[in-house]
Amino acid sequence: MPQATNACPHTTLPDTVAVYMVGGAVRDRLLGRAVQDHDWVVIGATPALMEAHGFTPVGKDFPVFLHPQTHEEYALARTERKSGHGYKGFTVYADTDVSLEEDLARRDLTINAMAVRTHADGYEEWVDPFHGQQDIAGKVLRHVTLAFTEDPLRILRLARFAARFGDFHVAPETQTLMQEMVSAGEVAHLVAERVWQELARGLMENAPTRMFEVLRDCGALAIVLPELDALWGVPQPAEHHPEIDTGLHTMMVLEQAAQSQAPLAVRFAALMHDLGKGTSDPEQWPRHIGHEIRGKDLIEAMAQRLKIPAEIRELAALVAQEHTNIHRSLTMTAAALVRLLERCDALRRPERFALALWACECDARGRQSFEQSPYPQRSFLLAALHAAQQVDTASIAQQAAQKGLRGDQIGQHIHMARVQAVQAASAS
Ligand SMILES: Nc1ccn([C@@H]2O[C@H](COP(=O)(O)OP(=O)(O)OP(=O)(O)O)[C@@H](O)[C@H]2O)c(=O)n1
Ligand SMILES: [Mg+2]
Repeated sequence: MPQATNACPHTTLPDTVAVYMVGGAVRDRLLGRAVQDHDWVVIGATPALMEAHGFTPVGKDFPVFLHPQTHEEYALARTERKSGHGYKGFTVYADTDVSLEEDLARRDLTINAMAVRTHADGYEEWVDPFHGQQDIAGKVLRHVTLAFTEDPLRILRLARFAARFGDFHVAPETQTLMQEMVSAGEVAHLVAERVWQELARGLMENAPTRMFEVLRDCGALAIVLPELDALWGVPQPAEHHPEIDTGLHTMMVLEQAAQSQAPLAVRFAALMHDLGKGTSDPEQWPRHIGHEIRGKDLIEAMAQRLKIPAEIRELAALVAQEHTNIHRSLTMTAAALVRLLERCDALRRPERFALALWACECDARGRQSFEQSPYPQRSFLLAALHAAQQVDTASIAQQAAQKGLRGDQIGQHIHMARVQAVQAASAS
C-alpha cells in the first residue's frame, strides 16, 4: 500500500494515548485523491485530558475536539447504539476502554473504516479489520457491520459515494441490507435538510446518475423522491425520444449537465425538468400535454418538503414550465419571443435565464443519438435578450408619462419597443 499519512501534529498528548487518522482521509489517499480534511480518532483519552492539552470540545452529541493549532477534528473512540427513529436517536458511549476496532465497527463503509497511526520513529501502523484496502482495490461499496442500519442516512451517503466513485459497485449483501432498511420504513424518517444536503453533494459529483441508480435499486428513491421515481416506465414519443423511457431520458439529461460541469442549480433543473410526465394520463401516452405546468407544481411541492433553497427551486420550476417553449423559440414571432423573455423575467435576471438555457441544452442533448447535436436556441435567445435589453425603458416611460398614460399603458409601450428591437435584430 502507498504511503498514507503525513507527520502527526499531536505529539503533545501523553504516551498512553494513541491517535489514528481515520475515515475519508485514509480512503482518499489510497485512491490518490486530494485529501480535504483529516479526521482523527483518539484511543485511551478522556475529555478532561484532551482539554488539559489545549483541545477545544465542539461535539454536542459526541466527544469531539479541535486541535489547538491545526483545528482538525479529534474524536474519542466511541460506540453508538440506536435508541429511536431518525438522526438524533443515538446513545453514545465513549470511554478509555473503547477500542479502535470497536470505533471502526460502527462506521458506514469498509473503505471508510480504516485507520493509520504514524509512530514516533516513522513506522506506519495500519488497522484495517474490515478489509477496506481490498474493497478499494475491488471497487466495492460494502457496509462494515449491521451498525450500518442504525443510521438510514447512510443509504444516501452510499449513493453519494457511488456518484463520486463512478466505477464502484454495491456489494450484494449491502444491497440486500439497504432493501431491508427501506422495507422497514427507515428512510421515511430522515430529516429534510440532511436528505437535501446529501442529494446536493451527490449531484455535484462526476457521476451523479449513479446516485439515482443506487437509490432506485434499493427502493429508497420511491420514498425520498417519489415524483422522480415515477418517471421510469413512462414512455415518450420515439420520434423525439429514441430512448423512449422518461426516467432514462432524465438520467441522460443529468449526465449532459455533469459533463458540461454545470452548477448545482442547472443539474437540479435538468433532473426535474420533466417531472410532470410522471402524472400524465396513461391513456394519453406517449403524449404529455400540460406536463410543463404540472411539473412546476410538483417541483414547488417537493422543494417545500425537502427545504430546497429558493434559487435552486426557482430555476427548476422555470425550466420545467418553459423548456418546451425555449426549444421551440427558433420559429417564434418577435412578439412571442419577448413574451417568453418576460415570462422568464430574463430582462431583470439575465444570469438565471442563461442557466435556464444551459439546462434546456442538456435536455435537448440528453436524448439517444442527439448527444452531439447543436443547440442554436441558446445563442438565438441570448441575442434576442440582448436586443430587448437595448430598449431605453426610462425614456419611453418618461415620454409616455408626459402624454398622461397610465402605468399599464406605459408597460405596453415598453413591451412594443422590445418587440420592435427583437424584430429588427432578427432581420439583420
Ligand atoms: N453517517 C456517517 C457519517 C460518517 N461516518 C464515518 O465518519 C467518517 C467521516 O465522515 P465524513 O467526513 O462525513 O465523510 P468522509 O468519509 O470523510 O467523506 P467526505 O470526503 O465526503 O468528507 C467517515 O469516513 C465514516 O467513517 C459514518 O460512519 N457514518
Ligand atoms: Mg470527511
